[in-house]
Amino acid sequence: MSGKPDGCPASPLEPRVQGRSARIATAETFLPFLSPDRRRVNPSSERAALRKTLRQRRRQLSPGQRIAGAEALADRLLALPDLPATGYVAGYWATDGEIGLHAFQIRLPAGLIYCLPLLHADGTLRFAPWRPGDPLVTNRYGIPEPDVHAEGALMAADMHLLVMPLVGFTAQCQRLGMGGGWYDRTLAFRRERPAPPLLVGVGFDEQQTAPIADAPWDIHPDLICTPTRTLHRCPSA
Ligand SMILES: Nc1nc2c(c(=O)[nH]1)N(C=O)[C@@H](CNc1ccc(C(=O)N[C@@H](CCC(=O)O)C(=O)O)cc1)CN2
Ligand SMILES: Nc1ncnc2c1ncn2[C@@H]1O[C@H](COP(=O)(O)OP(=O)(O)OP(=O)(O)O)[C@@H](O)[C@H]1O
Repeated sequence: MSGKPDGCPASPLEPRVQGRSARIATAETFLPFLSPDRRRVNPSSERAALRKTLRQRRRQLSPGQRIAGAEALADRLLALPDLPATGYVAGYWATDGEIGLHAFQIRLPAGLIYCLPLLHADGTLRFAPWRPGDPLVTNRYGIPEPDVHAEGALMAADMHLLVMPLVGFTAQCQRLGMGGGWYDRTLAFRRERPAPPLLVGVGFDEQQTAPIADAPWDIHPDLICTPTRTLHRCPSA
């Protein structure tokens, strides 16, 4: 892959093990060893505080920054050397000030089919093709999703490229999401397997934060794209 940092594999499509050396021990690290009752107590108060700050910062961006940001992000995503020529691309319906994917969706090459996530009762995401005008329903979080049954929908493993929303990201390609664990549960299989799907976290530059303690379940995107930068996950970082 062009522009890769030294020591990184040539492409995220090559087999590799996700790097973990930057992990810092916190209450989250010991979560699996706590009794089920203790586990219900949310030990991630630091993450919750960080999410609040970053979500507020994201909501404060101006309409001009949002329009320009979505266009620049589309340019960057469409120029990825690993952008597949055909297959399914998972996006999302932007909410709460997330960077928009509309410019990306309308400029997708003809061989790529844009999909939106659906919440499945088993706690993981499914995906369904969606084009402007197709029916939508709102899920439990008030986010629009295609009006199809999650049961018969596509799996994450069927996606060739999976664009992930984020609340925050770090230079090490760590991703902080909304806190529901939806993407981590859905993509747990990527711990054992290389791309596809190629995982690309996207956000505004303003969503970058200092390195965070990894939780054992965190799945790192292969890349992070912002309007101005493409960061590559280095497994040894
Ligand atoms: N646009 C978008 N779609 C997405 C996600 C996302 O982050 N962004 N998800 C990423 O995983 C999944 C939904 N995950 C979510 C997890 C938590 C909350 C949440 O806490 N929302 C409310 C409070 C809870 C509520 O209303 O019940 C909030 O905004 O504070 C929202 C979505 C699937 N679809
Ligand atoms: N692979 C998994 N198996 C079981 N539970 C998980 C898994 N991944 C995440 N979780 C649960 O999800 C919760 C939220 O995880 P986390 O704070 O990392 O969410 P997030 O990545 O910010 O959210 P999202 O992916 O929905 O945007 C965790 O407290 C954990 O209990």
